[in-house]
Amino acid sequence: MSLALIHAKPNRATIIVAQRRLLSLATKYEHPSLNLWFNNARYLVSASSPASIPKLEGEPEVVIVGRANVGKSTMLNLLLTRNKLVTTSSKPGGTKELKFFRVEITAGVTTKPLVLVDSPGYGSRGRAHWGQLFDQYIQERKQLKRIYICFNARHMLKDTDLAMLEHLSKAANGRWTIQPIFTKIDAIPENRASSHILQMIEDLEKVADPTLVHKPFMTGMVRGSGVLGVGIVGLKKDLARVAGLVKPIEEIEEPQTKLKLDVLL
Ligand SMILES: Nc1nc2c(ncn2[C@@H]2O[C@H](COP(=O)(O)OP(=O)(O)OP(=O)(O)O)[C@@H](O)[C@H]2O)c(=O)[nH]1
Ligand SMILES: [Mg+2]
Repeated sequence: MSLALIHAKPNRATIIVAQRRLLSLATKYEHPSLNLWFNNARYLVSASSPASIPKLEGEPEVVIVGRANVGKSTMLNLLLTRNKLVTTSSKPGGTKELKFFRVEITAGVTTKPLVLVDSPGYGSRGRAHWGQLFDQYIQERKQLKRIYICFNARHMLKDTDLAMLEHLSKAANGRWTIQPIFTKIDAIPENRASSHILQMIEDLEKVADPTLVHKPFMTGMVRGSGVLGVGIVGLKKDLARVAGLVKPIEEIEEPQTKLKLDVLL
């Protein structure tokens, strides 16, 4: 047997163990048998200034926010079931405008539309000048139902994350709820994954109003495959609820409005 093969074996085993761990972390959120389809995803329009924010009234809307490079645009492609509809970048600052997308969600025999909005990343490596655009957007957006705020699980919660969470909570005024997402859970060193995520949840609980901020979702790539897939089904279910598809998925537990530390227990 060649040296290369001897070395290949343990690497592959390590990858498989990591994948199993990751998938088991995600199973609490995933119902693979769910009858849920995301169809006809399309790009609508972008806004780079408050004046260019499109009205798009009449259809429910969600926005994805988070620090630069946290994985917002990558996640949107997964949610829209399209590979390259949303532009992603390995460098922070990839998304430069608010970008509006529309998808039709079918559960059973019912189909409902949902508008999903990608946003430029904030934080030290994000777009400094986008705050005014975003604030204008959330202030006036009657159809905005839920804000998905992404936190990079590799980096824990930063001050900028907590400041954004506080800002969104204060501005909500009953108009939207907030859904945290811990992204890149595959990038946490494996031997510290549980304690690391529990710490993030504790940090979140200290500042989050439990009537407004839901229990966090987690997403990540399946290690070694380069495929982002973990946690996406849970998020799709959540989007279906926001779109108003309650009946066909009523057997699935309602989103928890109370943060809990039982994610990994
Ligand atoms: N390891 C890992 N990498 C990821 C994951 N999701 C996205 N990435 C990578 O992270 C980088 C940034 O992804 P984007 O989706 O462009 O991030 P973004 O939040 O939209 O970034 P900005 O638009 O700059 O704010 C890309 O290289 C992605 O391939 C994940 O779950 N795990
Ligand atoms: Mg982006």
